[in-house]
Amino acid sequence: MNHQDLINACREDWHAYTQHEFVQQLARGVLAQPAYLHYLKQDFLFLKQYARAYALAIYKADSLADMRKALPTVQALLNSEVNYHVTYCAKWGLTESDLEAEAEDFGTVAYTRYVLDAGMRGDIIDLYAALAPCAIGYAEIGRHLVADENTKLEANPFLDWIQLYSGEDFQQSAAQGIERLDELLAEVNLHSQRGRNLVEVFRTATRMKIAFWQQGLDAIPAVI
Ligand SMILES: Cc1ncc(C[n+]2csc(CCO)c2C)c(N)n1
Repeated sequence: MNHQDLINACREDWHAYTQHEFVQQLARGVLAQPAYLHYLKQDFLFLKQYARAYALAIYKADSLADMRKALPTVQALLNSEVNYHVTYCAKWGLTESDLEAEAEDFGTVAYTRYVLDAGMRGDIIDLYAALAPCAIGYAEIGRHLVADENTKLEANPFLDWIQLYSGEDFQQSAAQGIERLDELLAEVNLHSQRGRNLVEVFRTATRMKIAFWQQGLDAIPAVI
């Protein structure tokens, strides 16, 4: 099996994740600021947990070669991606202490701790299957948004976000992650018990990613 089998096995959830209302409003440039600020703060907390999960990939690897394969991502996350995020958040008026002081929302805890649990109780393939919706989903969203005529590519306050995820660097790192996952999945039969379990891990992770978007929209104050 490969990563496309995982997506095909949970089409509806995948669609709900990659075409979420949060993403559509962002693409049209109409997303309410409180939703985006909440998302940015939660994404900082997400990135820290994501780095822990990649560190777990080193722990779960069977060989020195596989341990080494996970290291560049841990390094990139801790040294560049978190820093880039902090710098980007400053443009939206959020300081690093605002980010550190933020409490984790339900969707953030649900997704990140689910990944860690799937990885801890399972093996490295379970861990990568739980991480996969992030890189695969964001890369797909980035590509779709730039190709979609409904996306506002001028005077859109979220253009940097769209450019980051549609850009060459992110697309390439996602492609590498997919290649790594496919190497590992090649030894699994989709219709075996193992294959079905991996689909369930991927499906649950995808459902948690939907909740992550939704918590952004839920942060918009109700008009009374
Ligand atoms: C909730 C959430 N999911 C995915 C990304 C995209 N992303 C940014 S850095 C990184 C790690 C590998 O480079 C990934 C997957 C995000 N920012 N927030």
